[in-house]
This record gives sequence, C-alpha cells and structure tokens, in this order.
Amino acid sequence: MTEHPRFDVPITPPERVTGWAGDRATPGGGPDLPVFYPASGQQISVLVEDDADAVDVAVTTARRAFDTGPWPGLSTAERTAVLERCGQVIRDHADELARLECAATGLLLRELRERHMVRAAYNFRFFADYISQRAGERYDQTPGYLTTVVREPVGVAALIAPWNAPVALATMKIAAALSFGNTCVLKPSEQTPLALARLVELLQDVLPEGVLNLVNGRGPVTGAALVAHPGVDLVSFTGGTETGRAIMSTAGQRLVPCTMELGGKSANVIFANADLDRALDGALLGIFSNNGQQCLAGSRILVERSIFDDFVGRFIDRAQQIRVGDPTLAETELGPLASHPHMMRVLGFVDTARADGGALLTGGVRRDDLGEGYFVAPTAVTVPGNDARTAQDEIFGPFATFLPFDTVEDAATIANDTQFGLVSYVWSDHLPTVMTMTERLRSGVVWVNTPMMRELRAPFGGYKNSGVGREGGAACEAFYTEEKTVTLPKTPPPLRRLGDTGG
Ligand SMILES: NC(=O)C1=CN([C@@H]2O[C@H](COP(=O)(O)OP(=O)(O)OC[C@H]3O[C@@H](n4cnc5c(N)ncnc54)[C@H](O)[C@@H]3O)[C@@H](O)[C@H]2O)C=CC1
Ligand SMILES: O=C(O)/C=C/C=C(\O)C(=O)O
Repeated sequence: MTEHPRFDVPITPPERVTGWAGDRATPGGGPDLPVFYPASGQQISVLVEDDADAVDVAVTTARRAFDTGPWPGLSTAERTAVLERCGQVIRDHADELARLECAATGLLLRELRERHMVRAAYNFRFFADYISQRAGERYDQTPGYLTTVVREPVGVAALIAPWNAPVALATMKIAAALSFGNTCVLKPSEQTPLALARLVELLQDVLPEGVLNLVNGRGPVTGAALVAHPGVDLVSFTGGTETGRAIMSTAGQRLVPCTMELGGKSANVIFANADLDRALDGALLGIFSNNGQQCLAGSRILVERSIFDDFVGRFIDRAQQIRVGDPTLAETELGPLASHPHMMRVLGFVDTARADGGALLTGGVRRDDLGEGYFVAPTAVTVPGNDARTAQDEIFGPFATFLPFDTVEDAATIANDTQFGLVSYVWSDHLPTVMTMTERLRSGVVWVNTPMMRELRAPFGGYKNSGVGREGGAACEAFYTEEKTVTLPKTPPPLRRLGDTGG
C-alpha cells in the first residue's frame, strides 16, 4: 500500500463554532455544518448554522448599538484609538489567527502570517489614518450664507465575505464600516469560518457592545436572511457573480446600497518588448499565488506570437518545479484547493479545454500522491480562441489558459472580450504600447509590469460583471456614509418673501 504524507492540522480548532451577537453566542437554530482541513480532507470542526431568528438577534444587536450606543457619535480621536487597538489585537494573535485560517482554507501558513494578517492589521490602521485626515467641505456661493457637508454613518452594514482570503478581505470591510461610525454584521463563508469567528470574539474586548456581530451558515439560508433583514442599511459583498446578482436583487427591493466585488477572468498581456524574466515571475505569481484562488488572478495569459512558444515553454518548466504540499511548511509554494467540490470543478475544466479543441500543457490532475487533500498540480492549457470556455469562465484555481496575439490592437480586443473587467496586467517596456493598453483596457485596475499591487487609497473593483462600486479610501467613505448638506445664514440677510421672484 502506498504511504501518503501526513498533514497535521496546524492548530486544534474549537469543536463547535458559533456566531456572535455582541459578546454572546448567536442562538444558531440551523443544522451543524462540517468544517474540513483541505490538506487532509479530515473534518476538524462543526459550524452551528444561524437560522433567520438567529440572524434577527445579531441584526437587532447591531441596530441597538447604532441607534442608542456610543459608537456612531464618538469623536474621530476616540474612534481612531479603538481602530488602532483592533489592529493591535490582530498583531498580538497573528499566529493563532493564521493557523485557524490555514486549518479551514489550506492557504500557506507563511503567507497567512506574513501577508494576510499583516494586511488585516493594516486595514484598521489605514482607516484610522484615513478618518484622521478627512477634510471637510464648506461652500459660500451665495453671499451671507454658509453651507457645509456633513458625512454621517449610514447604519447597520451587512458584510458578506468569501472563502479565498477570509480575514484579509473581511477586515477591509469591517475596518471601513466601523471607521465611519457604522455597526455591522459579518457573514463569513460557511466553508472557512474559523479565524473570523475567533477574531470577532477577540475584538469584543476592544469594541463597544454590539458594534461587531457575526452570523454563520450557508449563503442561501443565513446570508439570504441577513440581506433581506429590514434592519440592514448597507450590503458589502465579495464572491461569485451569480451570488452578487441574487443579493443585489433582494437588496434592491428596499433600495439598500450594495458594493459587489465579484469574479474575474483577467488578461495578463505579455509583449515581446517586455522584461520577460520579470513577466514570467509575474505570470506565475498571478495565477498560482493564494493557491490559485483569487478574483484578481491573471488567468488568461496572452502572449505575443513571436515569443509564444518560448515563453510558454519557460512557464511550463517553472510550473512543474512548484512545490505542492503541506501548507504549514515554509518551503511549500502551492497548497490544496479550499474544498472537494471546488477541486472537482477545477479539474473538470481540463476536459472542457479539450472539448473546445485545446491542449493540456502541464498538470491537469489531482495530486493523489499527497493523500486525501484537495491538491491540484499547477495546470496550463492552450486553446484555439478566446471563445473557449476556459478562456471565458472563472476557474478560480491554479489553472492558466494561454492564447497568442499579433498586435497591440489584437491584444486589447482579446483582453476586453469577456463578461468580466476586474483587473488587467500589461508587460512591456515600450511606453506607447503601455499607454495604448492602459487606455483601451476595460477593467477597474491595470497593473503595468507589476503584479497585484494594492494601494488602499485607490479604488479597487470591477467593470462589467466584475462588480458594482469600489473598495478603497474615498470609495469606502462614499459608500459607508450619508452626506448631509447643512446651510445657515452667517449674518441673517432678509429672507425672500413668498411670491417674490428674487429677480
Ligand atoms: N473573491 C471573489 O471574487 C470570489 C469569487 N468566487 C467565485 O465564485 C465561484 C463560486 O464560489 P462560491 O463559494 O459559491 O461563492 P459564493 O459567491 O457563493 O460565496 C461568497 C459568500 O456569499 C455567501 N452567499 C452565497 N449565496 C448567498 C445568498 N443567496 N445570499 C447571501 N449570501 C450568499 C456565501 O455563503 C459566502 O459567504 C467560485 O468558484 C469563484 O469563481 C468565490 C469566492 C470569492
Ligand atoms: O482587496 C484586495 O487587496 C484584494 C482583493 C482580492 C480579492 O477580492 C480576491 O482575490 O478575491
């Protein structure tokens, strides 16, 4: 019998995970849901699903904290101090949170410690700094009158988070919502609840009662009840495009504003006049980092025809050397996918590529030499045209689709030929090429000779089916606040009388 490596769970998680209504566990009410360790396939915990009544408890708690609690009315200095303490809690518990995150997601422990938890703490620091530096608006267009614009918190924000980077992505939403004075109810993905449940518990010691709440469970049950709850004033969602559509249509019934950070099929466009060593590193990072599960992945790699065979050959060599395995080891470069169904879906795209006339270049198989974990070998295919499904569908795994192009115009046309428009990557050292591409590309972000660089002050989000609204400094301020215009007379001039045209 073949001996498989043993992948020990990086931490002993709690036996049962609950939500939080302030500092009390939510009542649950739904079935128990299993939580698996993706590297071994073993069940490691049980999630207590919150039904609609439990969701009501959490939203009511958030509502009370908003309507009668101190949080919305704190001074900037007071709120900033609390946000800084939230960041410190993450830094103090970074190892524990990273291990819990690794246990539920299979993401690399090193990456979780060094990038995700650092980013999570920084999300709070960023918004603390942002609100400290906000400028006010003051107008005096009409002599004798002063108009100011006041930004007030909106109310209770429902924050719905995905499974591919739970803490890093949810803390962006939590920090943004709280910094502008809102209260919130977070719903993590039912697949990956461990680290966020612990983080919300830890933050109860820092935040006023009821400001941050958490409900757990499946999307169509717990998530749908949250979005439909009349006590919710805002919805911020990151996840799949179809889910985003369903959420927006429910929220639209009550005219509740939404931001939607949805899927992508981003073009990674490599010109012959690029620094090709750098472009190769960027292409590998763009598709294989975060275990290949990123909305911003450069999953459609378009390469100028004159260098296509050579570049693809070098990519395959490097892809075959990627160290796949135990996500807790520092040397591992690619861990397992997040769930068994997701792994099967990703592998299914190999047959899809073949059916569309494509060819498998490398990978395309489960790494069953690594046991029962959800490991997929780094995979690349080439397809005859951009209408192939592997060039159009978001695969969300370590799966690159290669296509050649001939001219700058050709590259821009193929890059834009998709329902999505989240990010694009351009690799070229020729300024006119770069300028033409940045002007032509229909995506919310364009990274030139630089993969995946986030600037939190700048908006992040997608064109077309990749989203609605943006996340980032000013974009979050616009979303998480109501603007109120206040006009008053400085030295009261005579009032216009009824019937007086003022002419
Ligand atoms: N960051 C991103 O852009 C992500 C994109 N995806 C894409 O979406 C595909 C599907 O993945 P899923 O896990 O099914 O993502 P999903 O969109 O179903 O899940 C994201 C979150 O939405 C919640 N949710 C699901 N249905 C809901 C509903 N009706 N009302 C309220 N909340 C709901 C889920 O419980 C989870 O918390 C992936 O294969 C990938 O292509 C998935 C996760 C993250
Ligand atoms: O906010 C960011 O920096 C990155 C966001 C990335 C995603 O939403 C994703 O990969 O799913």
